[in-house]
Amino acid sequence: MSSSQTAANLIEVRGLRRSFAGVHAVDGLDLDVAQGSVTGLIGPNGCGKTTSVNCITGFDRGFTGQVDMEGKPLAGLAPDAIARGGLMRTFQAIRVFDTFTVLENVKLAMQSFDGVSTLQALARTPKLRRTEEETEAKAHELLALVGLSAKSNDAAGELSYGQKKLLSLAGILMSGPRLVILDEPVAGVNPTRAMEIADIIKTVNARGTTFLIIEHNIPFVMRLCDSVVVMDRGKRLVQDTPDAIRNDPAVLEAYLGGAANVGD
Ligand SMILES: Nc1ncnc2c1ncn2[C@@H]1O[C@H](COP(=O)(O)OP(=O)(O)OP(=O)(O)O)[C@@H](O)[C@H]1O
Repeated sequence: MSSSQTAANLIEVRGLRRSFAGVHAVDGLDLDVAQGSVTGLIGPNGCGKTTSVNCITGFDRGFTGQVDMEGKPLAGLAPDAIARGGLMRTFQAIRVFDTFTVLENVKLAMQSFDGVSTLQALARTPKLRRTEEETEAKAHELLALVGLSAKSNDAAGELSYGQKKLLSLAGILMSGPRLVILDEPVAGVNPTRAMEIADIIKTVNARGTTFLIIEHNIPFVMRLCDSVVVMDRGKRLVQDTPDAIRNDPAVLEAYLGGAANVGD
């Protein structure tokens, strides 16, 4: 690591490139996610936000460039290895098991992290029982955090769209990730629910989890984030504080085609 600024970055992306049949989806992206920050990633439709996150999280390994977490390269690692290293993400499409209960959904999210072997599971060892108790307690704690305690025993399929978003957020927090990447956490939810989600993110962030958030809801991003990355045509146009972004003529031009303002 070369500078004090670099040392404070949990994620550092340099020169990230990903093409699909000649389309440069990501075209030399640099991006920093400071330790402890809530960093926003915004930009017009198709500018490469989701593709970038797919590369960072190991779901797309066909890229070139550097992606480091705490100075260690993530390139080449599978998504589950990256998740076990403390990086969890959500997807634009909600991933919830409708026929399982809300509580079971959250507990299932812990399955690949609990370190219980098949032998221990079959023998129902004390370690397994302890793990089960801890998982249950953690699941209840997180359901309380996202306001779904009263729904614990309902089938997840009965939840509203916004409640399913809260459920998937609880699920990805089960393993205690150091970095959470959210892909459009408030798309399609009502304004009250969006504020609720912002409050949950603030609470989890205050406890030490760093966030990178892709979102088209600009006021949400501007209120919540410490730092905002604006992408345009596969590159970082600028990364700065919400206030600086709001008044940046290049951002207004590229992102909104010169419209009056970015956020409120
Ligand atoms: N698997 C793929 N095959 C071909 N082209 C792709 C693929 N994935 C993404 N692209 C293209 O790459 C570009 C970037 O897409 P991407 O989904 O990353 O943008 P985005 O900024 O996340 O957009 P949105 O805000 O609409 O979600 C687009 O032109 C898209 O059509």
